[in-house]
Amino acid sequence: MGSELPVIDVSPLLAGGSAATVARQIEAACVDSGFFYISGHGVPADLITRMDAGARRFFELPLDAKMKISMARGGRAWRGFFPVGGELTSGRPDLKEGIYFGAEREPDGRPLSGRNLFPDEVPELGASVLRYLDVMTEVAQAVMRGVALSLGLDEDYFAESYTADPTILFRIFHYPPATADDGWGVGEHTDYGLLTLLLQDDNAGLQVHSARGWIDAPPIPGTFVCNIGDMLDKLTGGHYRSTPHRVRNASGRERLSFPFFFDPGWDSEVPPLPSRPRLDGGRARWDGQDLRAFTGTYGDYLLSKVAKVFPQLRADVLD
Ligand SMILES: O=C(O)CCC(=O)C(=O)O
Ligand SMILES: [Fe+2]
Repeated sequence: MGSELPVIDVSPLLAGGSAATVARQIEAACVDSGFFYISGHGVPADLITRMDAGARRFFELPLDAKMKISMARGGRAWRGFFPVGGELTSGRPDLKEGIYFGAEREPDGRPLSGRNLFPDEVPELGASVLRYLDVMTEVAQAVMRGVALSLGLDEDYFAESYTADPTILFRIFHYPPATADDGWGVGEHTDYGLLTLLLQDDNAGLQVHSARGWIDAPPIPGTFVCNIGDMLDKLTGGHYRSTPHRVRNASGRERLSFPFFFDPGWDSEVPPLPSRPRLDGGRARWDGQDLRAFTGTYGDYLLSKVAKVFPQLRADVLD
C-alpha cells in the first residue's frame, strides 16, 4: 500500500548541512495535511528491534502481571499500563492497550512529572525505552529546527523557548485485530502539542483526514510518521494544520505503535507568533474547539485533555 504523504529526508537538520530544501518541504507538508514521513533520522535500527521485542513480550503477559504497573500506580505522573477499553478518545473507549512513559526525572510536584513504571518481567524494556527517549528527543529538536526555518524563524527559535525544557510523553500501544464493527483502535483526534513522531510496526491502521478525505498512512520501513499538534496550529494561526487522525487495525494481526510526543514546556504559554496573522478565518475545527481562544499554559491545555481521556485519573492528576 502506498501513501500520498511525502517522505522528507531530515538528515541535513541533524548533520548541520544546508537545510533550505528540507525547510521548504516541511512547510509544504504542514500547510497541506500536517503529516509527513521522515527518513535520514539516524535512529539505530537495533534499538527499535530491542524495544519492539520487549514490548511484545510485555503485552503477551497475563493481564494480572501487566496490571502490576497499572496507571493507578503512576498517579500524578501519568505513567503505566492501561488495559483494552481503558482509554477514551472523543468520549468512546479505544480498542487498544498500552503503556504510558515520560521523561525520567524525580517528581517536581507538577502533574505528569516523575519516574517511569517498568515491568520486572521484561527488564530489558526499561533500558531500551529510556535510550529511545534520548535519541528521539534529538530527532525532534532537529525536526523543530526545520519547522523554525520553514516559518522564517531562527533555527533555534523553539529550542530557546518552548522546547528548552520540553514536555515529553511516549506511549507504546498494542491494537488487537479489529473489524469495522468493533469500533476504533483510536478514535478521531488531533495531537495536543508541537510534534509527534510515530513508529509503526509493519501493520497498517493509521488514517489521516486530509483535505482530500481520509487517507492511509501505512508504515514505510526506516521512517517515522511525523505530524504536528494543536500548539503548532495555534502558534501559526492555522497556517500549519493539526489534522485529525484515527486508527483501525484491520490487518488481521497484532499491531504495535510507538508514538513519541514532543511538546512545549509545562509552564509555557503559546501565543500566536508575532509574524503570523490568523489565517484560518475562524474556520471551525473538527471538534468545534477554537484553539486560538485558549489562553493559559501548555500544562493547563494538557490537563484539560487528560481529564477527558482518562476520567478516572482526573482526581489523581488534577488535585
Ligand atoms: O497508533 C497510531 O498509529 C497512532 C496513535 C495516535 O494517533 C496517538 O497516540 O496520538
Ligand atoms: Fe494521535
